[in-house]
Amino acid sequence: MSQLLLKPNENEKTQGVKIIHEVTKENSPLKYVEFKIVDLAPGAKYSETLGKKECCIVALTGKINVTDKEQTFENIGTRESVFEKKPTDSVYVSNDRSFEVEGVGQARVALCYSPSEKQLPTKLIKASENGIENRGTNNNKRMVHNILPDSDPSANSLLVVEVYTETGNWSSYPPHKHDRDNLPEESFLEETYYHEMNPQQGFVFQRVYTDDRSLDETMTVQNGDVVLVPEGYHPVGVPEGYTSYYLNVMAGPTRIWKFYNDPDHEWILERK
Ligand SMILES: O=C(O)C[C@@H](O)[C@H](O)C(=O)CO
Repeated sequence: MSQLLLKPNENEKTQGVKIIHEVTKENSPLKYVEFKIVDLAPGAKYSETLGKKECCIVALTGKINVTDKEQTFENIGTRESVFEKKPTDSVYVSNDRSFEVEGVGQARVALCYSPSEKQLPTKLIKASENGIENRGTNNNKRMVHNILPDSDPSANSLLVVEVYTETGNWSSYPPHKHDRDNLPEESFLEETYYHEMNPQQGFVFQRVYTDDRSLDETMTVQNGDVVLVPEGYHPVGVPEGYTSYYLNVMAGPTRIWKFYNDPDHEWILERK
């Protein structure tokens, strides 16, 4: 199996706290992005001390309480399934702080990390503050919830978005990449994809490839999988009958999302 495709686990860390994914600098090819998916039973608590990292806590499903020991946000989260297609609440916590997340009911949270030195205020990113964007035409239609876009200065490095791709459509398409630290033409950003499908037995295809094809992997991605994009183009294709959801985390040396389209496929954007 590809080293870029990670399957969900059910590691019970403490009672009621399951670590479904844990992507770190140590166990992955990524240097800027770390990522966890944590399931919390009602009343179960997960806590962490961040050190020189910032973290965006996304209430993927269910309701949670989040505290950084100074501020507490109670009963946040807006949906039982990501496929309700409404934005959710998130909390940004800066470096050198700690946080605790508690499940109000059963909940799934995404913890999105990147290196950070300059401390910023903890911030509740309300669902109602997510910018919603409809992108693309023809079979390239997708809807984006901007949780932490580069236009929002609340974070030092982190970029976080949710993307819905309808049945039979493509996203992250035409294929684009952001793996050269060469602004203003292109930024260097690593990326993770946390995928879900509706209905759950569905699958999508994701290809990750570089211009010289030293990296060229096409993966069959299933519900709950994570795909790592250390470099390269990274399009997603969704088969007929299924809807795709993914959560993207991006980070790199400069907090700007400036991508470069694969010149072979850029013509797709010119169609009416
Ligand atoms: O617009 C899309 O299809 C989503 C992608 O841009 C996705 O967020 C990504 O690939 C970011 O680089």
